[in-house]
Amino acid sequence: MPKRPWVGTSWKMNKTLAEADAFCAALKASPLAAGEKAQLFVIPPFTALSRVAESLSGSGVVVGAQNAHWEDAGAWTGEISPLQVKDAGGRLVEIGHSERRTHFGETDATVALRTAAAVRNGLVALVCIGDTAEEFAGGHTAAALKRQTEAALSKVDWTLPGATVILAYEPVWSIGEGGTPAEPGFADERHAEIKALTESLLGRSLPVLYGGSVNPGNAVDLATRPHIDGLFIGRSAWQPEGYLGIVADVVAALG
Ligand SMILES: O=C(COP(=O)(O)O)[C@@H](O)CO
Repeated sequence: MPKRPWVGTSWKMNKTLAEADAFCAALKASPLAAGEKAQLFVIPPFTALSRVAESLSGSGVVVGAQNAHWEDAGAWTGEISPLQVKDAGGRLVEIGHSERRTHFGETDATVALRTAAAVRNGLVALVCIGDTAEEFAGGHTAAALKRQTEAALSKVDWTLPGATVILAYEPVWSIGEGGTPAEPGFADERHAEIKALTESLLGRSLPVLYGGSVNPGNAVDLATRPHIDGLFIGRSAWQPEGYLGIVADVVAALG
């Protein structure tokens, strides 16, 4: 049976409400949104979360938040809680993106707390892990990914019904302007290692998506690799045509 990949995008700090509306309108006009051959997901900025969730309600597209706190409520200025994400219509929380780790003090410890809280609230936890350029250059990629994966999963209550964690391998050196996308074979090997680690920790392997300069030129080669369970896309998917074009290519290649 052909795999049904998760293919999604985070808009990061982009899009007004009007731009969000236009993106959602284009998505809803595509048969790909129903998700028969791929699970689409969209992660808008907090300002557009409820608007996008309402617009895409019933479309088959999963809507998520770019972060969420480990408490359900409290004096945490500037944060939003997983309870509020769910209340706004979100079904997924992205956690631990390298931009959060680099610029906003996110640590393995806070990633663990946030992941557990997302699962506790019945949300899909999409946890980003990735080696820095220094770790890659020093041959420390495997150790870095092991450390991050073990930490992220360490506080999850796996007895909760439907507990769902998806990992996203995003080499820090591959993300954003100037990033070098990972060679698909290299990425697939890292995914195999990560999945084997989750199997040893949990008794089952978790899905692992690839992110980091995914584009129309590499998306199919990445998505058709045996250990790559989907794609997590930034710039190439910030316009609906680009996002839907990559989804169409991937589902066509997977059959
Ligand atoms: O950061 C990501 C990839 O961004 P690109 O612009 O595709 O390099 C990933 O988390 C999706 O936002």
